Amino acid sequence: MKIVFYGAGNMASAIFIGMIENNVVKPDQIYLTSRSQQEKIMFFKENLGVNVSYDDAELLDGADYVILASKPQSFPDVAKRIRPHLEEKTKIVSVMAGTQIKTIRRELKTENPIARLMPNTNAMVQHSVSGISYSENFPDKDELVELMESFGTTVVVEEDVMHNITAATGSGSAFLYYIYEKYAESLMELGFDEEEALFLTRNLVIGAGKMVEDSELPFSQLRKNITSKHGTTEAGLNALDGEGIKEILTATLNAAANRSEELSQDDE
Ligand SMILES: NC(=O)C1=CN([C@@H]2O[C@H](COP(=O)(O)OP(=O)(O)OC[C@H]3O[C@@H](n4cnc5c(N)ncnc54)[C@H](O)[C@@H]3O)[C@@H](O)[C@H]2O)C=CC1
Ligand SMILES: O=C(O)[C@@H]1CCC=N1
Repeated sequence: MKIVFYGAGNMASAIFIGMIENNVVKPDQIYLTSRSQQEKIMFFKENLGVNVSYDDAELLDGADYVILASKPQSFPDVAKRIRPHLEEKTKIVSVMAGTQIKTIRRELKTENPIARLMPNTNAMVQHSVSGISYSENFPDKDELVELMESFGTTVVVEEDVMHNITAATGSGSAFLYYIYEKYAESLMELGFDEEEALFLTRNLVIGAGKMVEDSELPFSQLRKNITSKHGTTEAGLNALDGEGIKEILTATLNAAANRSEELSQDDE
């Protein structure tokens, strides 16, 4: 199998590191190219044993999969590189937010099978939750799912659901990290120094994550198990509700999903 990544940034590297660590592909089956970050990709070549090339004919010769992993705005340039050398057998998988299958088809001038994948950077630790949608002519869906499940779980969705998946899980970890950042800042306002605040927050998050992983209980029960009647937790939770935590999160997710929709209209 030959898998070629156009783009070797945060998302692509989380995917190929996840795949390699899980032994689903061998490093020499992975080919990387980029526009920037040459030093970074030479680091991957030296440390992981993946291939690196800037020669599109060589990259695309016999490729089973091409992964489109540049920013959506760079896709026209990426498409120019790929178009002249794309072989009929090559399946295209795009992780670009908002870029529609029909746009990829138009820019690459191809009838080849295309899938969209919306992963997240938890792929690096084999915990991405990735949405997948396929073009109608996509063969071997099971093979793609197997590859993509090497770095987490997948849900197959209609393409128009991708906007919501992008918000929920593509961007989702960033929303959680931001909440952790603000939690640590608030601990500093309580009087902890920065080191203490980061230490406490980090261990709290790790512990809560492990509880979610290991316990069969729903989030609500885990919360209730901590909340004494008229106690400290109840007081804190009432403040969270009073500040509109649910409305804040709904607005966050709507803003992200709307941006995905806007990105998809940019290329109409
Ligand atoms: N970072 C994330 O958590 C997620 C990102 N995505 C999607 O993944 C894509 C990449 O995002 P990041 O990895 O965060 O960006 P990044 O900026 O870290 O990486 C972009 C890569 O594209 C390469 N590139 C740009 N122009 C190119 C060209 N003409 N030929 C070859 N390579 C080219 C750059 O050199 C770089 O390696 C975006 O489309 C984004 O929507 C999707 C899900 C999550
Ligand atoms: O921020 C973005 O547009 C990309 C898509 C999902 C996560 N990062």
